Amino acid sequence: MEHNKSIAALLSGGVDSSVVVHLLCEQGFKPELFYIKIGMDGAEYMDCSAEEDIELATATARKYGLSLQIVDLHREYWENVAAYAIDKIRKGLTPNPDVMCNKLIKFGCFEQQVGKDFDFTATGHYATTIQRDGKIWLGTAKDPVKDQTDFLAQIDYLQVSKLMFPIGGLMKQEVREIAQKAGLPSAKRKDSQGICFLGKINYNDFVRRFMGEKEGAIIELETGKKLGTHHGYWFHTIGQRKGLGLSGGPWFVIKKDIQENVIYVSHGYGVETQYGNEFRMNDFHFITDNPWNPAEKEIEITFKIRHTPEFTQGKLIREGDGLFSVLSSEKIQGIAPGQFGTVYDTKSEICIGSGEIRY
Ligand SMILES: Nc1ncnc2c1ncn2[C@@H]1O[C@H](COP(=O)(O)OP(=O)(O)OP(=O)(O)O)[C@@H](O)[C@H]1O
Repeated sequence: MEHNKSIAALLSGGVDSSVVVHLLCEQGFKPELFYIKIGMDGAEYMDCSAEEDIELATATARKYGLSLQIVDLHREYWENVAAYAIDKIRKGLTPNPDVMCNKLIKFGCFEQQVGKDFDFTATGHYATTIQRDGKIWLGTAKDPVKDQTDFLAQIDYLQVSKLMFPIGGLMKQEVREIAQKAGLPSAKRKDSQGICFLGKINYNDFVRRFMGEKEGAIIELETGKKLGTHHGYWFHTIGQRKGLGLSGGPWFVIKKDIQENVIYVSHGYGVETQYGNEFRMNDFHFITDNPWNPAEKEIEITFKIRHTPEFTQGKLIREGDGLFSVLSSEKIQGIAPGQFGTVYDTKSEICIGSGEIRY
């Protein structure tokens, strides 16, 4: 790539994005650095790590003689990501704020306000971009444990085609070694939870603030027996095992009745009801393109239903306009409506897109 290309690098104060800066400088680029600020209103939600993040980001910028700007996207975050999360929780769904934060903030508002003036935006996400058939596709990372393509699977073609992921081809351990050798200020830092605030604060406190508490019954699905009480369906998610306060477990949340505020659970061992092998998705989103012949109704794929290193094999089935379902080759546990089904090619090299799992 020519070195006169302008690059905006998103710097968080963590080790990954500072290695991005190091690698770009080594390759002869002179990126402009941006820290995105998403502080919360009110003391109890203040982001205490933001100050430390900004300090480390500033030290990294200074080390490479680059400029660092702080972009305040606090209001945008609340109006988009937090509002989305609360809306889903109220409906009994399990939101994925990381997915929305990438789509709407890092590659949404930031792009509209700042990124638009640059040829590329570079981040420390564990993902790659792949050129195939004259198009750019979102590719999985070398490090399967760190792969973040599931969080990126709602971005669109314009976004993916101007992204650079300089560490996507490295293992986390290699990234740490580079940081240490280069003496980066963030080298010894633990993995951060990232920009997404809802990952940093106590999630239950956040939910309580907007939804309050309301006592309801926990009922055993098979027997209809009341096993205990909970403080509101909004604190629980399908597939959840911890935090139910029941003895004689493991117990899993199988179903929620949001009208009656009832949580249905099942005992862990050998219970068929907690597994499923099919789910449907709303508005399936193709990042780059639909790579399959539209006449084909069933396509072999791999997929994820949550942020895990493993991919599961299955079939993507087209049911109608934008409506797709996934048939899994094996039973999967905890299919939570509101989370995203992320679809990959059979080799799990290209992330094709994703759709919100529906009831
Ligand atoms: N507050 C922020 N301001 C600017 N960019 C950010 C911010 N938070 C995250 N990013 C960008 O998004 C990338 C992925 O963020 P993520 O939340 O996954 O953190 P991470 O993998 O721990 O990375 P890092 O070690 O750089 O913090 C970061 O590497 C960085 O490029």
